[in-house]
Amino acid sequence: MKLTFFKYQGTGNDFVMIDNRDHKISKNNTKLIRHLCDRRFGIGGDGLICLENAEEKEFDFKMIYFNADGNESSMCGNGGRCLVAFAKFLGIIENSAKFIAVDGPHEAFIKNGIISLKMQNIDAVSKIEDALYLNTGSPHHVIFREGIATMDVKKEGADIRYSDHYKTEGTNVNFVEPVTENEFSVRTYERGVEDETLSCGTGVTAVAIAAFHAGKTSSNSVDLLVQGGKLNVKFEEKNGKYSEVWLSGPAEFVFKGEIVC
Ligand SMILES: N[C@@H](CCC[C@H](N)C(=O)O)C(=O)O
Repeated sequence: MKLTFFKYQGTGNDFVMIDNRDHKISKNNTKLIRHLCDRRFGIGGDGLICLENAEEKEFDFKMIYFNADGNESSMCGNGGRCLVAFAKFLGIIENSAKFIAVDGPHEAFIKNGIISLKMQNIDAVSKIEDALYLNTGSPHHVIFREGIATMDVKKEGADIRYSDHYKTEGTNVNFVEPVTENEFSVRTYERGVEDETLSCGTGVTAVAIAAFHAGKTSSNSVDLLVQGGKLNVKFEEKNGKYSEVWLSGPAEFVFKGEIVC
């Protein structure tokens, strides 16, 4: 089969996008999805996203997200923002969207080239030894430490991801260092890519909330400096619960192509 694909990236977190409204790709075809994400034998990407029609009329489309290992996974924040840009390109939406993903409904809007995505509420942040753990649509372990620029994220991230504590489901791991009162540097090891990625949307969302929760910032608008650029997270907090969580940043078309598979 000849498959038309689109490539998008959001602060360097890159995705193969498929308009799958005609169901040309089966979500059980792990081998094909892994092949398409392969940077040497395929197109290359941290993940693959299928845009499909939503069953419910209230949504503009449905997001199905796969990690580079070919398995369907939990929510991808940067992927969701890229999918909104793709839906605009396809003429499905103009500058705002309501879509359904694996973790529930999402709203999004586009303004001055920046795509903002509303994330799910976060009701719990737990402490695990010297780190914090929270689920922002995907599971995230957040550790504050010095010298993240020179650390081996792949090795240290994998040690935590495969530790006894997380071994069944795994986790994404974020290493964080404060830059100013409301600005943090972040490097993320992603489950399902099993390596460092240049940015992780659900990861920086977790970092912003963990930083507030731990008293490392008193601001509810936090900038996150990732390997591939800059993202912003805004939220409201009441009694340790977080709502109105918005992830914002660029999401760009890279190229379009055809692959025989
Ligand atoms: N890159 C993503 C996170 C994707 C999901 C993650 N790899 C997992 O399986 O938990 C993002 O931008 O949020």
